[in-house]
Amino acid sequence: MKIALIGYGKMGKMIESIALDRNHEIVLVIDQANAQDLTIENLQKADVAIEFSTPQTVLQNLETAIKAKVPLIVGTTGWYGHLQEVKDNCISTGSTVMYGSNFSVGVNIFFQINQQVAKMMNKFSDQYDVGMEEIHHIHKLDSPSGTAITIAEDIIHEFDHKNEWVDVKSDDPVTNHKPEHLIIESYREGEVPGTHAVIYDSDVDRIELKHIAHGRQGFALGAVIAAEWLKDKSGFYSVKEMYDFKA
Ligand SMILES: NC(=O)C1=CN([C@@H]2O[C@H](COP(=O)(O)OP(=O)(O)OC[C@H]3O[C@@H](n4cnc5c(N)ncnc54)[C@H](OP(=O)(O)O)[C@@H]3O)[C@@H](O)[C@H]2O)C=CC1
Ligand SMILES: O=C(O)C1=N[C@H](C(=O)O)C[C@H](O)C1
Repeated sequence: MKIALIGYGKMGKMIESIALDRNHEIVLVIDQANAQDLTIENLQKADVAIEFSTPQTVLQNLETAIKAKVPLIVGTTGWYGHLQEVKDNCISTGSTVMYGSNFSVGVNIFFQINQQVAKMMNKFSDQYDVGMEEIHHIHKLDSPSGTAITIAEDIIHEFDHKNEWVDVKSDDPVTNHKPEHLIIESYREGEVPGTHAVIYDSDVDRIELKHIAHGRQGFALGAVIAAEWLKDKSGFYSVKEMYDFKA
């Protein structure tokens, strides 16, 4: 499979290495320095494009890839306020896009567990409050993480007492906390690849669900597997549609 890499930072480089190991070919690499080379003509040399750039550049890159009609995997986070317009653009032009806040199999299992537990805990919401924590490296540009947003939205969908997530930076005091707010505490520490926790707390006990990434390999492998899955499809997909955990 011929792959175009859009964004050649920590993730782009790891995706390149995994893609080559799986006998794919990298036919285009776009970074800030050669961003002008992201043209429809260049993109059409690839079977699939994989985008891990920045929250500031992703929308422009998405638009170009949609015009080129090259199936696109989008791993970049921090743009989900524009999700519906990107989806409409993709569908109306007959293009192919898969987005995901996290491509690793472990986090996608965690997403499923989180939904099941939230459904169970909703029956005991008079006793338990729910909160979240996410920890990432100090270079991360967005907060809360895309993964934390996915987890929070899944909880809000199941847990009647929460209707909105609120990001709290670790160095800010938690103010104006309303009971219907799901607080996400975001920590930025050293080179942490990505840790997410959901905490249910009552007067008598505490239940914690936690996913700790040991590195970026799981995210990168998931993105390459997603590209293999998406190559011959058309439409707009979430990574959750690729992982099928039903027995
Ligand atoms: N969905 C998932 O599974 C995962 C998602 N992510 C997300 O992926 C994104 C990238 O993460 P990461 O690789 O760690 O970040 P990096 O900062 O290491 O890499 C981003 C790269 O994008 C480049 N860039 C800047 N402008 C453009 C442009 N116009 N077109 C193409 N590339 C450009 C940057 O170049 P320069 O350095 O020159 O500015 C940099 O090399 C983040 O949003 C992160 O949250 C991360 C891990 C997993
Ligand atoms: O920026 C990162 O590093 C990561 N970003 C993604 C996110 O925002 O959820 C996925 C992973 O947590 C690493």
